[in-house]
Amino acid sequence: MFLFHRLNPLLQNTERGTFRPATLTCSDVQSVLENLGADGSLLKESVLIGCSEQNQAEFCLDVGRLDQAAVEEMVTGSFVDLRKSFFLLSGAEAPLVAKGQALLRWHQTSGFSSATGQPTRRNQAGSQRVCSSSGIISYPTMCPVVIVLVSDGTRCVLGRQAAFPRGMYSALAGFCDMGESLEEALCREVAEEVGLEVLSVSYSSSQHWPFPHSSFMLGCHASVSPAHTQLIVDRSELEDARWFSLQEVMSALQVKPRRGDPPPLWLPPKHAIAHRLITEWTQLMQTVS
Ligand SMILES: NC(=O)C1=CN([C@@H]2O[C@H](COP(=O)(O)OP(=O)(O)OC[C@H]3O[C@@H](n4cnc5c(N)ncnc54)[C@H](OP(=O)(O)O)[C@@H]3O)[C@@H](O)[C@H]2O)C=CC1
Ligand SMILES: [Mg+2]
Repeated sequence: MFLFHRLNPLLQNTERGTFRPATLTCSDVQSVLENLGADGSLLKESVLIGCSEQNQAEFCLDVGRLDQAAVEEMVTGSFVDLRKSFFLLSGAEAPLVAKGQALLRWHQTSGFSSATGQPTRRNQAGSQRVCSSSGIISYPTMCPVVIVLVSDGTRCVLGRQAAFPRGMYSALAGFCDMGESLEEALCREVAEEVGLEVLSVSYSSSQHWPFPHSSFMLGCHASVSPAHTQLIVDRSELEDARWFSLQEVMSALQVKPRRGDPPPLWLPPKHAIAHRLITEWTQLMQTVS
C-alpha cells in the first residue's frame, strides 16, 4: 500500500541513495493506525490503484488526519510534495504514485453530487461514487491537454511559466477546449502562446498527469516554416519562450537536479511526457544531421 499525507506521497531512501515510494503491507498500516490511536476503519478509505507483477493488489491511502511527523517516524520515510517526488523517483513507480494521488484527490473533492448536491458514497474499490439520493454514478475524469514540441528543422521552442522552478523550460501545453480536435487545440495553443503557424503535426504518445486536477496529456511534434520563426510570446501565460539549439537541449538533458544555483536551462523530469518529446526530438535531429 502507498501512503499519502494530504496528497503528498511517502518516500523512502534506498541503499543506493535514490528514493522510492514506501510500499507497506496492510498489517504494517494497521499497526501504524493502532500505535497512533487512529480508528482502524480509516483503512476502508484505501483505493485500488493496480496489480503488481506478482499479482498483488496495490492500494493507496491518505492518512492526512494523522500527525505527519509521527507517521514518518514510524515508517522511516518522508511525505514529499508530488512535484518534487517526480524529480526524486527513478523507478517505474512514478506513474502509479501519480495515479494514486489523482484518485485520492478525486474522492476528496467529490463528496457531493454535482447534479443533486446530495452526498455521494464510494464503491469498495474506489473506482466510482454513487449519489445517495439519485443513484447517479460518477467516475474520475481527466482533462485533455495538448503538449507539443515545435521545431523549425534545426531548433525547438521551449517555454516557461512563472511558477516553474528557476531555469526550467518545457514544451508548450494547453487545455483542449470543448468541441476541439487535438490538432485544432495544438494549432490554437501554439498561435496563442508564441505566435507561430504550425505546418504539420505528428502524434507521439500520451500520459496521465496528476496536475492541476488530472490531465490527459496528448504529446505531439509540430513543425513550422524556418522562414517564419519570430516568436510573439503571450506574457500572461508564459514568462519566457525561446528557440533552443540541438546542442543546448542535449546539454540540458545531461543536467542532474541539485541544490543551489540552477543551470541556465534544465528540463522536466524523466516521467514527464515533455522530457520524452524533447528526447525524441534530439534523436531525430541527430539522425538527420
Ligand atoms: N507532463 C508534462 O510533461 C507537462 C504537463 N503540463 C501540464 O499541462 C497543463 C496545462 O498546461 P497550461 O500551459 O497550464 O495550460 P493552458 O495554456 O491552457 O493555460 C492554463 C489556463 O487555461 C485555462 N483553462 C482552460 N481549461 C482548463 C481546465 N480544464 N483546467 C484548468 N485550467 C483551464 C485556465 O485559465 P483561466 O483560469 O483564465 O480560465 C488556466 O489558467 C498544466 O497544468 C501542466 O501541469 C505542462 C507541461 C509539461
Ligand atoms: Mg500553456
